[in-house]
Amino acid sequence: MAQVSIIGGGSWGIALAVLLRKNGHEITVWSALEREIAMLREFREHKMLPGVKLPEEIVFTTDDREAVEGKDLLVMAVASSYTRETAHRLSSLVAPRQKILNVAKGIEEHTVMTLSEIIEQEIPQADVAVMSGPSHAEEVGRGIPTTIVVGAGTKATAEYIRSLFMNEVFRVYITPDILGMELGGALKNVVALAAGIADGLGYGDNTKAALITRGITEIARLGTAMGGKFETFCGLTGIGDLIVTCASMHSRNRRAGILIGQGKTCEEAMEEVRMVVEGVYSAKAAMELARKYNVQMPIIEQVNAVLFEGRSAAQAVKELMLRDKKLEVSDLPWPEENR
Ligand SMILES: NC(=O)c1ccc[n+]([C@@H]2O[C@H](COP(=O)([O-])OP(=O)(O)OC[C@H]3O[C@@H](n4cnc5c(N)ncnc54)[C@H](O)[C@@H]3O)[C@@H](O)[C@H]2O)c1
Ligand SMILES: O=P(O)(O)OC[C@H](O)CO
Repeated sequence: MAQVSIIGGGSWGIALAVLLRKNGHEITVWSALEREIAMLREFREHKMLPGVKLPEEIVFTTDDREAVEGKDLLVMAVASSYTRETAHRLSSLVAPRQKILNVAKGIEEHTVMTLSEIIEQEIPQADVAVMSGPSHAEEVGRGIPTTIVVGAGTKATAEYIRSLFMNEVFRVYITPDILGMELGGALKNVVALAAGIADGLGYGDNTKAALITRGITEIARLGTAMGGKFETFCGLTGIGDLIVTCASMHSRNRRAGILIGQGKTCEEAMEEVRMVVEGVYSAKAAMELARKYNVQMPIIEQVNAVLFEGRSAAQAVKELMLRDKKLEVSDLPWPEENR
């Protein structure tokens, strides 16, 4: 039995708290938001996970020391825009080589750093790992079979974290490719906005399949240029997570996209979804990275234009359809070129 703290009381942190408790671990949930902890304590349910009862043994706290000291694992589950501030706040309490598992998805806008890079910068003494994959909290909370990946700096850390989480409904793979995992997890949210926009415009399955397929091509192009492994983008944290986010009614990025496709502004859509829409924050960072690594990302570019430059969603789709004519796979030779 391990002592685990969940840092952040959102739907993902709470679904993981319930899973880990079922696996027999001692769980503390910490949040910087007093109101959030008070609600969880009082109702022992998260509003996004109706019917998922929070076991009595789970401890809820806003006390930093209680959350960090003596824990075998800290699970960072705050929205990505609070990752740095939260890591900074807790840093002095973290012991050398204490394990931290980041489960949020995003890229910091002004630094274009991944979330594990931010945590390592703020808490250099920690042993930082990440978890990502196609895994909506609403389904994990209900015990629906789910597969996920843990990436870590050493195999021993990855295996240890896997041993805490894995059970008959939660299958955990491990990988050393943390960067590929994090880029896949963050960038798929931007493509999911595009998929939602297409749904909001009333387009169909053909358009969705095109966005998913060309979307993962863009993600892998940037991801490999940055040092991620191509195979990672073909796996659960790449195409797997992109499929679930573009197709699921649980996806907040897709839901925000639908509202934008129907004519709402980005701010109105975020307000209506009422949960973190990570793709909006990662979109600018993705564009910045595309420029830095000289990689073409036309879908990401159009999403940015719709979100931040006032381009209409219909015009963005037209621009994608009529851009320069291309080969599907850029370096495949034609037979006549081999003669
Ligand atoms: N919900 C899912 O299904 C799911 C699945 C996999 C990964 N994720 C990722 O996990 C992360 C969290 O997702 P979520 O659904 O739990 O989000 P959420 O919006 O439900 O919760 C985010 C949490 O961040 C913290 N937070 C919010 N405002 C804060 C502030 N001002 N200061 C400090 N902390 C604050 C709170 O504890 C809040 O509950 C996101 O990056 C998301 O992409 C979510
Ligand atoms: O699918 P979304 O848009 O809710 O994003 C949350 C998680 O990344 C799902 O894996």
